[in-house]
Amino acid sequence: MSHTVRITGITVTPVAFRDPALLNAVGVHEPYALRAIVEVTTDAGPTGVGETYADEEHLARLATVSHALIGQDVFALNAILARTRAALGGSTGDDSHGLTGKITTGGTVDRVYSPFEVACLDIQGKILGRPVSDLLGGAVRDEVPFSAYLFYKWAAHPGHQPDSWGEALCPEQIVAQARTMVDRYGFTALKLKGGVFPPDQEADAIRALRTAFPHLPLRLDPNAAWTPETAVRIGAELDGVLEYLEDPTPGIAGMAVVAGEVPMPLATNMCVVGFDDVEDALRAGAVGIILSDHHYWGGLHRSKILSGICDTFGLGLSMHSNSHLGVSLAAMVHLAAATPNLTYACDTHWPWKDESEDVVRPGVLAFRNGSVAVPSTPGLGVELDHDALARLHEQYLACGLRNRDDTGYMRSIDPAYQALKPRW
Ligand SMILES: O=C([O-])C(=O)C[C@H](O)[C@@H](O)C(=O)[O-]
Ligand SMILES: [Mg+2]
Repeated sequence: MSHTVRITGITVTPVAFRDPALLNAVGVHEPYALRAIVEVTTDAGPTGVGETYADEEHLARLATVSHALIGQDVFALNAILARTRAALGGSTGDDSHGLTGKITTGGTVDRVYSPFEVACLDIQGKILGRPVSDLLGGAVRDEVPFSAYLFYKWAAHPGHQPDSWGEALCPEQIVAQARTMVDRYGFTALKLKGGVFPPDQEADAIRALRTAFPHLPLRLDPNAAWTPETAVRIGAELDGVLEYLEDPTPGIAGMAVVAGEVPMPLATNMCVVGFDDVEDALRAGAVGIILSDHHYWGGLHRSKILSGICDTFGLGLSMHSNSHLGVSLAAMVHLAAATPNLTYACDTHWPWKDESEDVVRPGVLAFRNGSVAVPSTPGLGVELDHDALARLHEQYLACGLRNRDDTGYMRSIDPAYQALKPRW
């Protein structure tokens, strides 16, 4: 006789953690990154945790859905997804965050559902005494490789103290940043966030990385800042240098033009960001690799549906990241471990976070040789530190930021700045 495990309460806590002045195609990261921590309690005792965006409208949607999920069985994920969809209704709005393309109604449901699904899987694992990777089909690797995520950056936010990373505005400084990342974390792949400087300068930085790290796979992500013509030209120049070129140009049609002309595969986390986009991208031959991200693909099980689609249609699969804390990292590691065709090193913004700022207790998620060992304890394997959660929530209240706005922040520093897509 099986017993239901009912949700008795859900708490959503927005938090803020310090973030360096990282430059991208639409501006610069603000001094704090925002996240929301979702805690789910049950009548059986075990609790679960999820992590997601904390933009204001997203928080409002999380609150709406939290009420609708009280009383649900944590093993009834199909019912929880249906309830999420029903609670949000037809007019879900545009739940966008960061540089991840146009969001459809289905995409908004997937974003809001994700942290609840992860928290329920955490609880399921604790009840069954099994790690979350086992609930996803079982780990096929003991550790998950990540890529160094290199950013052009200022030495400091205007008016703030410099951070420990220093300035990175030219190829030599990008190589130095990569060296620090590789020395500290052991990363075995390098990704440069581009779309910041004219494309030839960014191609020079990639060539400098190739010289300094002859054996590491390299990726460049201009976040749709280039025209198809520019992308074709730079793509041809970087033949044999890049493992993949990520979102060089906006939209499926533009990506298809570039894909037909450049020698390396194109990857995306901008023109295929939900199940609605897959068919058009496949028919157009626009991408060779999709970057999954459980935060907007609807949690861990739905990310595995994406992996099945990629497997079926011969597409590669990698993993995208935004600024995140330890709950997200744990979920990413379990998912990647249980996804056989996720063969590229995953993205993570982890090194950009101050080590002293997290909501999970330290020790479990350590990087060794660029990889994180898959937790083998029940659930996600991470434990919330409620004092740290309270501190980062206070920081959220005090910092005054309520939405991610890289462009608005850049304009507050340079009023003439415009986020052009494409720019070059
Ligand atoms: O791969 C990507 O496109 C990203 O990671 C998007 C993010 O918004 C990144 O550009 C950032 O944090 O500035
Ligand atoms: Mg990208």
